[in-house]
Parts: sequence; structure tokens; C-alpha cells
Amino acid sequence: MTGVVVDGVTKAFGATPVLHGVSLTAPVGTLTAVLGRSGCGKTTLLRIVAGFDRPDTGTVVVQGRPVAGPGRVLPPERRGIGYLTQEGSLFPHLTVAANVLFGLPWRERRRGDARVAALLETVDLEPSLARRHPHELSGGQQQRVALARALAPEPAVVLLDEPFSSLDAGLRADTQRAVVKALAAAGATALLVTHDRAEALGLADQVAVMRDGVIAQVDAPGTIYRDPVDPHVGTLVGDAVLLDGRHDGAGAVSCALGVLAARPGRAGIPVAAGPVRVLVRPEQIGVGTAGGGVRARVRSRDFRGPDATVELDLEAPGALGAEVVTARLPGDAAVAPGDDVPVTVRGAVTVYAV
Ligand SMILES: Nc1ncnc2c1ncn2[C@@H]1O[C@H](COP(=O)(O)OP(=O)(O)OP(=O)(O)O)[C@@H](O)[C@H]1O
Repeated sequence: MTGVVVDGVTKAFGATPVLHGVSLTAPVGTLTAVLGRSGCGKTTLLRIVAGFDRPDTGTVVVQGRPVAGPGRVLPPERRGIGYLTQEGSLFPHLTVAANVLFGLPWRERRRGDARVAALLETVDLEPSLARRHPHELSGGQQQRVALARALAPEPAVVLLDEPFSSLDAGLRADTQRAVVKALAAAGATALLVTHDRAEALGLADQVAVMRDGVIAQVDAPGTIYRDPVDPHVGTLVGDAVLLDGRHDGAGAVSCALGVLAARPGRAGIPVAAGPVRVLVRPEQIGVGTAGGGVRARVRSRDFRGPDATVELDLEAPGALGAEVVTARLPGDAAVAPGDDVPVTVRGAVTVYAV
């Protein structure tokens, strides 16, 4: 059985279409990240799955049960879904314990202490926090309490709408770990909406890239990073160098970075020899390796500690023209602005027919 199946969902607000036929399947017990730019319709999709909005057309099935579709709308409270927002939205006047138990029936709330302690433990919080109020907690602790509250009714599906975006970097990593662990322990199917590519790639079992109201690609994080269906998905899931090139029809591509091994994007191999777009990840580009392919002049170097971002002016090979590309090198790479260096590319690059 699948946890959530969204099929052909469309939605317009007034005359403005927002979802143009979204289809997405989330297997039971997995975390799917929905990644996309602001305004592409991510929250609208979550709200339709939750039951806060109705789709214009299309269907939503949760745990094998149709919850939205032609002639059928199950109200949110009967869908077995937990919802966690960016702010967590805890009730400020209630204690942590009362917040966590809020959504439960009265008879379950009466013997609530043990339940609260167990739920707080699930989200890696001390049981002693149960008597505090939200303002006495850090932002990350508040988000974990909000997750404990969402998990309390034991929902089969949990929807998370940018739940980490208001947290600073240190707190975010800890909170992400705790949330993913708690979701896995609960066996919940989760949809996580985010515009943070590192978060999507790092936390999810599968990443769904959303663009202009449709899902452009769904794949495992490693696959979508390595084999994006088109350059747009490629640049959304990671830093990318995009170059014009010419494919020889037999697995090699010529571009400003030299003659490189070409891997077809998931959309298919360019069958005929001819012009292509070439996608190279910055970490594939090496500098200063003796005997390397093309030559470049180092334009700038931005040191980041473990790595450095280096801008390279590539000499113009043949008719392809000069290019400036960005490489990601180890932080201790001995290059400085003005150096003339040989440049090599590690591994195959992805090509797209144009
Ligand atoms: N209730 C509404 N009425 C009218 N327009 C709406 C409504 N809800 C959303 N929209 C519009 O639909 C589009 C998609 O909004 P949505 O919140 O789903 O995007 P998003 O991808 O979640 O964006 P963000 O990452 O900024 O939250 C936006 O242009 C938004 O203005």
C-alpha cells in the first residue's frame, strides 16, 4: 500500500491556475521532500492533501482510502494526517504537556503524563520540559513539541511545511535529526515542503521537484542530483555549470572544458550528433592537475574553510567561445587569482539535446 497518492490534481484561485496536474506517490513510511521555488504551489499541494483546500480536478488517496476526488471530500480531521507548519503554532497559554495532548480525546488526556513523556522522548526532549510554556523553549524545542503534538494521535501521514526554515543553522541540524528520527520511529509517511536543496537531499528518501504547478521529477536524492531530467531541475537541486557543447553521437561532448565523457540526462540520450547543453557539477572540476585538459586563468577564490569556490576564465577552444566557470576545490588547494592552471573534469557530465 502507498501512503499518499496524488493523481492529476489541479487547482486555481479565481482565474489564476496554481496546480496544473500534480501527480505524486509517497510510499508508506518514507519521507518525500517537495522542493521548489517560492510560489510554485508547494503549500497548496500540502493543504489539498490535508483537506484544508479542495482540488478542482484529480484525486488524493491516503493509506488506500480516497479522501478527495470527484464527489468525495473527507474532512481534515478524518484523514489521519498530522500537520506541522513553519512556526509550529503552539498555544502560548498552554504548557508543553497540554499542547502535546491538545488533539487527543478527553479519556486519553486524563492519563496523559506517561504519553507526554513518551512523545517528548520520541522527539529527543527531556520529559521535565512538560511543565514549561512555549516562550520558555528555544525555537528548535518548540518545533519538536509541535511535532510531538502532531504525532500524538498517531497519524499515518505527517505533512511538514518548511518546519526548519525559521531556525538558525546549528539548531536546524539538531532539530532535523530529531524530526526524521521521530517520523521513522512512528512509521509515518511524511511529505516535507522545502525550498532548501540541502535539506531535501539530506533528509528525504525521495525528492520531488515542483515547478510551475507540476512535478518535474521524482527520484532518490542521489539520482536526482546525478541525473536531473533537465537543466532547470539540475540547477534547483545543486550548483551547476551549464555550457554549450557539441555531442559526437558516440558518448563524448566537446565544450569549453574540453572533450568530456557524456551521460544522457534521464530524459534520454541525444541520438544524433549535434548541439547540446552540458551540465557539470562544480566539484567535478579539478585545477592544477599536471597534464590536464584545457587551460584557465583563476579569476577569484572564495575560501569557505573545508572548500573554496574558484572562478575560472577558460581559454576559448575553437568556435565554442570563452566561458567563466565556477569550481569547488578543497580549501587547501594552492591556487590564487591570476594563476594560469590546467583544468580537468572528473567523471561523466550530463548532456541535454537542444
Ligand atoms: N488562498 C489563496 N488565494 C489566492 N491565491 C493563492 C491562495 N493560496 C495561494 N495562492 C497563490 O498560489 C501560488 C502558490 O502558492 P503556494 O503557497 O502554494 O506556493 P509555495 O510554493 O508554497 O510558496 P512558498 O515557498 O513561498 O511558501 C502563489 O502565487 C500564491 O499567491
